[in-house]
Order: sequence, then structure tokens, then C-alpha cells
Amino acid sequence: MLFPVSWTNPPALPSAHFLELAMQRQNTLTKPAGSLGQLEAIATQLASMQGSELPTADKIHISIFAGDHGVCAEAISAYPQAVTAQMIANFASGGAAISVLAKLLGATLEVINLGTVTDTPDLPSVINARIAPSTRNFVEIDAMTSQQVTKAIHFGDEAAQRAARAGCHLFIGGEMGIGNTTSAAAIACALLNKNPIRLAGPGTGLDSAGVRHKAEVIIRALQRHNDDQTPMAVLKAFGGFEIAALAGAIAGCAARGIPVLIDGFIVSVAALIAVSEQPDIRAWLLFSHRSAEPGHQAILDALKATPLLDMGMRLGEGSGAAVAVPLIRAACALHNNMASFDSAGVNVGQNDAPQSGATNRND
Ligand SMILES: O=C(O)c1ccc[n+]([C@@H]2O[C@H](COP(=O)([O-])O)[C@@H](O)[C@H]2O)c1
Ligand SMILES: Cc1cc2nc[nH]c2cc1C
Repeated sequence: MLFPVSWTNPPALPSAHFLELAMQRQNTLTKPAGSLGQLEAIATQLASMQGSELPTADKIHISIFAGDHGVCAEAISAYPQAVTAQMIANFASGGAAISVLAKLLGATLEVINLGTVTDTPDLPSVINARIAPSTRNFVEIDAMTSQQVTKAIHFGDEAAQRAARAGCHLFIGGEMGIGNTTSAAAIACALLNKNPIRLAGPGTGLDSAGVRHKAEVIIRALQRHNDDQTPMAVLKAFGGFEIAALAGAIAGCAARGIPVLIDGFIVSVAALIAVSEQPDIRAWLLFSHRSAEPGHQAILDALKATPLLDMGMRLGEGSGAAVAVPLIRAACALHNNMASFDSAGVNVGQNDAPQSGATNRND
């Protein structure tokens, strides 16, 4: 199986022309230049990505990728693996945090089952993309085969394709997978040459002894897989299915000109893989929140990203990104609907002529 085109080719960059138009518009609005701070940057960046002077975040497409992790055999999570399958059912029946947030935002929510140890019944609202019941334990062997990596990236690209067909304005990728903070931390350590003691954290709620054990597991795994540090080799070595699918979805959205709002620790690691593979993908990403998982900051630094929110959240499921959507909608509403100095008859003295003030914390 070949990789999708979105994975092998760099995306086009967002429009410099519409960025310029949107920045000019910001400077005509009835406010001191730059006074809306980060809201100005969000609106102008989105305008550039959407190729329109008037950006919008009305239609949101949320794809939740779920899968199990063989490394759970090393007792690296506070919760049992069966929770992954149980949460798939919970997403589908509307009881999960992201289900509630999606409804609140009027967003489309889809759940993609990439494979769980405890099997779930086929639910009509869950997309069946089962690759295997679980990845393999990466302390012993590569988490995925090459074929599984390619399949997972394809499943991610297909989500981006559905988002494009639905005409969405903004894509949110979320994940669910007990054990996936161990995978994500291992990937980040390998790609960024970091010490697992720094990047391993509590995940769903390990105590300090549990975090130390988790770091030791990652150290052993890094020693085993130290021959090839390319993004693809690292992804194959440490998994998981949902992280590979998220990387595929992010690349697929960038290729189709869809802005992506990045969630917490695990999704940021998926973004790091995609950007390591194709650096121009970075231009299509907005960052929603700083996760309470301590390793997140190192990933944000590597991606030169300052997220909008810092709420102490560490749930995953795309929930931090969903919570940031009202801010993005506020940025668009202000940009599109505020009066200009001319139309409102507000005079600006010559010495107070507005200057470009939109700075971009996400760059
Ligand atoms: O996104 C985050 O920042 C985040 C931080 C900690 C935990 N999680 C969620 O918790 C699960 C993984 O935690 P763990 O401890 O089982 O590795 C997985 O389902 C993630 O969605 C998510
Ligand atoms: C209950 C539960 C819900 C989650 N959602 C994302 N990760 C999760 C982990 C657990 C344990």
C-alpha cells in the first residue's frame, strides 16, 4: 500500500495575499492598533488559510481516533485498557466530554475505531477502521508493522477527506487510547533527543513512583529502537494507531487547505511527526491549549507554538481544542463585524495613525 499524496507531498502555503488584506482590515477597525492582541492574529491567520478576507469557524469537524497500546503490558497507565473500548461506546452515545462540547459548538463528531483489545459491537455511528486489537509492546518489538503505519495514515487522510467534503472551516483531531501518553512521550524523546525523565508524566493519573517507572520503560525502549530516528521509523517503533492516524489527518487537512486546531499532548506529538515529515504543514496549525502533562511544553517549543489557553486540562479527546473554539469564533466575529474608523465616523489624528499590531503567537 502506498502513502496518500498528502503524506508524500508538501502542502501549498496559506495565502500571503489574504493575510495582507486581513491585516489591513484589522488596522481600519475602531480600536487602537493591536489592542485585540492574540484575537487579531487568529483572525488574520485564519483568513490567510481560508483564502478569504473574512474568516469563519462556523463548521467544525471533529474526528476522534481510538486504539489500544501493547505497551500497557508494562503497567504504565492508571486505568485498564478496557476503558478505550468503553469510551468508544460513550463517544457514540453522547456521554463523553467531547460529545457534550461538540453538541454545544454545533460541530460534526465522528469516532474512528482503529482497534481495541476488548472488542466493541459495531455501532452505526462509529467508523470501523480496525487495524489490529492493539499495537505491540514497543519495549520488545516495533509497535507497528510498516503496513499498519500506512493503513493508519490512510484512515487519517480519509477523515480529512470527509472534513473537506463537508466544507468544514476548522478541523479538530482528538484521541482515546489507554497508554498513549507513553507512546507519545517515547516519540517526542526520540525525535527531539530528550530525556524520558523530563517528558514522562502522570497521563491519566500515575503517582510519582508510577511516572518514574514509566520513564524507565521509555528509556529501555529507546535503547532498543536507537538505529533509525526518521519520523516514520520512530512512529513505527512506538505507535500508536491513533497517533499515526492523527498525523495522517493533519497532513491531509493541510493538503486540502483546512486549518487544524491542535489539542493537547498526544495530538501535538502527532503534529510533530507530520511537521517533521513536511515542515510546511506547520503553517496550517493553530494551537488550542497547554496540557497539564508536563512534557507538552517541550513539544510546543519544538513547534514554536504558544497555545491560546492554559486550563490545567489533560483529558484528550480533542476537548481542549473544542473549549478554544468560542475564542476563535469571537476573533472572527470582531474581525468581520466591527465598524471601521471611516464608517463609524471616528477620527484618528495624523500622529495616531493605526499601525499593524497583529502579532502571531502561534508562529
Ligand atoms: O491530551 C492530553 O494532553 C492528555 C494528557 C493525559 C492523558 N490524556 C488521555 O489519557 C489517555 C492516556 O493516558 P495514559 O495514562 O493511559 O497514558 C488517553 O486516552 C488520552 O486521551 C490526554
Ligand atoms: C475515563 C477516561 C476518559 C478518557 N478520555 C480520554 N482519555 C480518557 C481516559 C479515561 C480513563
